[in-house]
Amino acid sequence: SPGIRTVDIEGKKIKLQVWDTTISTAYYRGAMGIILVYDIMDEKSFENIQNWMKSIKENGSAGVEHLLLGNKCDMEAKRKVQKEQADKLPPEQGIRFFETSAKSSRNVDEAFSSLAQDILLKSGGRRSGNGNKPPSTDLKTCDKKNTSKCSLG
Ligand SMILES: Nc1nc2c(ncn2[C@@H]2O[C@H](COP(=O)(O)OP(=O)(O)OP(=O)(O)O)[C@@H](O)[C@H]2O)c(=O)[nH]1
Repeated sequence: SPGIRTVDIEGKKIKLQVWDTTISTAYYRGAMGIILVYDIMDEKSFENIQNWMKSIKENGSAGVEHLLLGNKCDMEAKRKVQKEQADKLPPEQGIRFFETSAKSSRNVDEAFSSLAQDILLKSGGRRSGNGNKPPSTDLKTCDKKNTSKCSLG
């Protein structure tokens, strides 16, 4: 949901201003990060993501960080979009992917932190290290191993 979100990165508090909007160039112009969200129970929402990615690319989003989220991962029993389908999307600018649940909060902090970190890195931020993104195998997603953490409350 929209509003201010604060994440802590290496001891620094980073404030994120978050808008929740149906995507349009007017809204994301000037943004430092774009979060694309689909619903793992809704194949159509996943198909739409591919159009959004294309549209964002065409509208010149060089320098903008992207994050792809498959939301509602607490609804494993009704899953229609497999995690592998998202993994197979064209690796545009190395877009990061998480499966999240706004309901259980699964991976929500992780997703925002990762986006904030990428923005910091790209903007020549103060983060120490070699400037490389960690390998995607570090990403936590709601696979079979941890569905217990995504169960309905
Ligand atoms: N089970 C489950 N339900 C969720 C989750 N996230 C959102 N919902 C539900 O999905 C519905 C839509 O949520 P919204 O946050 O309004 O989604 P939206 O895509 O912003 O919808 P619009 O405001 O119409 O654009 C609500 O009933 C939420 O409670 C989740 O992670 N798990």
